[in-house]
Amino acid sequence: MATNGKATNIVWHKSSVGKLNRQELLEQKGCVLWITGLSGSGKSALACALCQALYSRGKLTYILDGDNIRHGLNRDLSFKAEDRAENIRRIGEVAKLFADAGIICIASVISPYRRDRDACRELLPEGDFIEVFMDVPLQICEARDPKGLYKLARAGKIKGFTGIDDPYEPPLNCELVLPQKGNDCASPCEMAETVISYLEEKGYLLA
Ligand SMILES: Nc1ncnc2c1ncn2[C@@H]1O[C@H](COP(=O)(O)OS(=O)(=O)O)[C@@H](OP(=O)(O)O)[C@H]1O
Ligand SMILES: Nc1ncnc2c1ncn2[C@@H]1O[C@H](COP(=O)(O)OP(=O)(O)O)[C@@H](O)[C@H]1O
Repeated sequence: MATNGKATNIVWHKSSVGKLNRQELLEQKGCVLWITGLSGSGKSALACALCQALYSRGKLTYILDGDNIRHGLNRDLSFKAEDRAENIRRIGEVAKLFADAGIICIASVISPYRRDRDACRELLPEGDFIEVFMDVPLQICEARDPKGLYKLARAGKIKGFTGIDDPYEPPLNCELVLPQKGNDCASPCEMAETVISYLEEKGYLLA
């Protein structure tokens, strides 16, 4: 297998147990649910509701939450553009591994740049990267402000805050936009059911 990295003389090792075997065992298909949107748009709430609802149906998920990953794997990264890109690249690669394990991997990250999200999509087989856009206006996110970060950003105490003085590029062609039209007040649990219907329709929940 080719590599774009710096290491040379490396050879891909295959195991006798493959993705199909793992999927059969788990009665589900591995995939990545990529939840993108502004801070405060409800990414984490949806991720948790999804995890809970799928767990109740006997389905295995794992959440990669931007805030949490920045406490460990990505603790060396800031919020400047190239570090956000590296943050998303690493999370995309980890998500790919989880999907290969047969797990429904839920990434909830701002992922503000279209190019970085598209690069993550390219890592996965067709259909297995399911982009979910939390289409919540900045005014609503700012009014929620559960961590008080918008207030700090407006006061100039946080520089380069997404939506205030750093860009967010909404998806152009994503699989799901939430909340759905005409259902602006949908709860995270209701939105989770919309996502689960999509997974069922596309054959990701095998039994
Ligand atoms: N400058 C700046 N811009 C945006 N967000 C900031 C910033 N500084 C700290 N935070 C907090 O970090 C959380 C976002 O981390 P992510 O890894 O998802 O961001 S990114 O995808 O790399 O843009 C984000 O969490 P969520 O509110 O859950 O989205 C914020 O709490
Ligand atoms: N569908 C929703 N309707 C109303 N409030 C919500 C909804 N989803 C999340 N919230 C609230 O909005 C705030 C931000 O949600 P959170 O999931 O932390 O967003 P994010 O992960 O995108 O920053 C929280 O206080 C949460 O309780």
